[in-house]
Amino acid sequence: MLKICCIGAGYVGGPSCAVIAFKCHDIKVTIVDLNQARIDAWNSDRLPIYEPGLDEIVFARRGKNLFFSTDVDEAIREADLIFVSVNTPTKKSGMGAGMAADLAYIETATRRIAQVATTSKIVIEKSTVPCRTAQSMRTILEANSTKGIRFDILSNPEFLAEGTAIQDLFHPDRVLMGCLQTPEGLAAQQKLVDIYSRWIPRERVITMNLWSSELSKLAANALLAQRISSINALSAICEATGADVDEVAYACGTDSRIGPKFLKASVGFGGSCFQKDILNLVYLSEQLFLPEVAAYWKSVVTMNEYQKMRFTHRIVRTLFNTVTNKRIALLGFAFKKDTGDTRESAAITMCSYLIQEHAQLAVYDPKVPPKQIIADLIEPGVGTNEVEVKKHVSICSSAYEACVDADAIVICTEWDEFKMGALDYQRIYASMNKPAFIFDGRLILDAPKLREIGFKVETIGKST
Ligand SMILES: NC(=O)C1=CN([C@@H]2O[C@H](COP(=O)(O)OP(=O)(O)OC[C@H]3O[C@@H](n4cnc5c(N)ncnc54)[C@H](O)[C@@H]3O)[C@@H](O)[C@H]2O)C=CC1
Ligand SMILES: O=C(O)[C@H]1O[C@H](OP(=O)(O)OP(=O)(O)OC[C@H]2O[C@@H](n3ccc(=O)[nH]c3=O)[C@H](O)[C@@H]2O)[C@H](O)[C@@H](O)[C@@H]1O
Repeated sequence: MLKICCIGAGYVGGPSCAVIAFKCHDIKVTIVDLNQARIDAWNSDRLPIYEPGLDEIVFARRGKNLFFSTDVDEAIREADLIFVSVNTPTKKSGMGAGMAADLAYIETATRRIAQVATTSKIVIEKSTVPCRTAQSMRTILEANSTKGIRFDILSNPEFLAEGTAIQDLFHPDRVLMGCLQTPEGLAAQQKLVDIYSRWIPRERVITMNLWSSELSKLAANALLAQRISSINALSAICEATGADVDEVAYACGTDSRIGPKFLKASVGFGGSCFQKDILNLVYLSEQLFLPEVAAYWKSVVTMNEYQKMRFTHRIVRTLFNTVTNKRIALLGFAFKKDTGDTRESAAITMCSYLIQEHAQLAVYDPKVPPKQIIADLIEPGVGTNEVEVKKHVSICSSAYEACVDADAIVICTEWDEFKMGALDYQRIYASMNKPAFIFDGRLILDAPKLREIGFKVETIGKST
């Protein structure tokens, strides 16, 4: 029986390897992590991450050919293929702080493989890493493989998006793989191609050299984020001119060379990867003495920060230039709908700005646990401390509760349950202070209908 080990039971390692187990009953998949609580949750009825369709897949295969464990060494020892899916966050200190990827977790996992392996392994770089990381992994593995065993390294970046992870893993646009173009490298790659080809059409499994594969992952995220920053930059022009950003996106998106996706203006992109991966690319460009290239990509992140600030300023300005002690219902805290993930969520920055303006925030999100919201707001660097958060933030258990006595509602996440048919906005209006304002940061509401009810509506990318 072929055995796969996945190091890192996070948003990528968990779903991606659970899907391999689901699609290939004859492969034993063991997902390991150092974090005991996370592994306990994977082994419980309440999985550590919320992702539509994930429960069914895990519950169908867990204990059969899918296992979750903290016994990293044993899983490495018995595996033929090892996915490295550990986190690669932005470095917080030292060289490249605030930009470069922190590769400490990759290195620790790689060294562990080198130390405990007693048979040859195919090591697959699944985490998003700077270009040429596979070379460092190979150097570490080879320097430690004194036991006459060989390690082949593949790059196999992941393109799933949270909220649609299972759909993306079942029907990916493509699966990307890179290897050293040697007979051994190509043979190792073929083994991985054979696994994915069980459910993905062969023409969608793309192979190339290692460095192209590594860079393609950073490039894809940078290009996607760049589209969002572009439409958000246009949203500012729309608000000032009377143009409508939805109409502009539609007009541009119908050009088949541009395409309609990823042109939704918003309060700014969030998520653990876009900003991190662009900054990673900026750092790489700087290291390669390409300052113009670095500045170009950096502007995508600068525009995103500007968008969050710009929308918050619009809120304060519209509420007669003061939000002191005004109750503001913040609907949605996750970085996008259908996930409980809050990493780099635009809501965090907006809450921080509003707390500094002394607003009283009533926050509701259907999937983010209250203690996560508080933890995010007191995280160093966010700009607000525990005392301020306790004084200014209350967490609510429904949108209706958040809106009672509120002066304004701010839509931060595009959850379906905030849409017009799903919430009774007449009831909400009746429970609010007047004038009652709604700030739609996600373009999900019907402004004319809300105005009929009596709301004062401000929408991103539209003038009032
Ligand atoms: N979250 C996403 O949607 C996507 C993430 N990625 C990339 O995938 C990688 C992983 O991301 P996430 O799954 O979101 O991170 P995560 O933080 O959710 O999970 C990483 C896990 O690795 C574990 N870990 C770290 N070092 C370890 C070690 N030495 N041994 C065992 N376990 C260890 C951590 O405890 C953690 O549970 C990152 O490089 C990210 O950029 C790529 C595509 C999508
Ligand atoms: O490397 C990663 O981590 C992943 O990053 C993104 O996936 P993800 O961050 O999970 O979610 P997206 O759907 O890309 O949304 C990212 C952010 O952009 C925002 N967004 C997205 C699309 C859009 O048109 N407008 C917009 O503001 C979303 O609300 C969200 O805050 C990419 O889409 C994945 O392909 C990639 O694998």
